[in-house]
Amino acid sequence: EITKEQQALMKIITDAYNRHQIPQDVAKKLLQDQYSAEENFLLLTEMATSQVQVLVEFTKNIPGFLSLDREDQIALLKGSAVEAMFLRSAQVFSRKMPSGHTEVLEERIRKSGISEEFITPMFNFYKSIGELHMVQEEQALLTTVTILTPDRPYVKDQQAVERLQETMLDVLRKLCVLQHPQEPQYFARLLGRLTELRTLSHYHTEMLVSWRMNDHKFTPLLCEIWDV
Ligand SMILES: CC(C)c1onc(-c2c(Cl)cccc2Cl)c1COc1ccc(-c2ccc3c(C(=O)O)c[nH]c3c2)cc1
Repeated sequence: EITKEQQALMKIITDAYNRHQIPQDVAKKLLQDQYSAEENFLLLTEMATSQVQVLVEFTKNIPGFLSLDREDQIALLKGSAVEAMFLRSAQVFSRKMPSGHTEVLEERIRKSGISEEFITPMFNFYKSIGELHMVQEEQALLTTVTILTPDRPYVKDQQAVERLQETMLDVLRKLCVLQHPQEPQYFARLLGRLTELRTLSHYHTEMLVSWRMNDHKFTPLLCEIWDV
């Protein structure tokens, strides 16, 4: 049974998740009409940079996050940024954005210098997330659980992160039972997506290397968070 304080926790996280979104004027840039690989890469870089800023603001609203060691906060953000952005961009594909962002985003990702070997698993992931039909509370909590992964590189106090993550996992588990009573395995399926995210994160590191080799430039914020 979800307790009162778990209800309150879920509301704080979901409100923060909905409040911190890419500004519409930035998202609208996806719809402009240049479609060269260069133009697509530049637009996606702008989206990712904006998304990282949004992610940092969202993370500050996770109860307990700001009480963690300052360096561990940075390590968690650096370690989870790509995975959080896969989850957030997955919404664009599963939410079927009204203003046609879905097709445009897909087109730009497919034509931005990412090799086919990464495109296939990436869009399989987007499809598998779409099939889950997550409610917004589940999306917000799943992103929170991803950010609070204790075994990211350079995290010193893993216990402290583990305690926070377990609190969020407990709420998410109860929410899944409530939202999907006819599917007892739903929570396990959600956690399975986190494993898929780790694999995508490894692919992403290789994507960055190949972009770098083709002399693609990133923004200072992305260089900072991705050590490129
Ligand atoms: C540096 C660039 C080239 C890069 O490197 N790896 C990835 C990358 C890729 Cl290509 C896929 C997954 C994750 C990453 Cl980091 C990227 C692009 O990252 C993105 C792209 C797109 C959004 C994105 C778009 C629209 C919306 C939206 C709306 O329309 O309302 C709401 N939220 C949105 C978010 C986020 C991040």
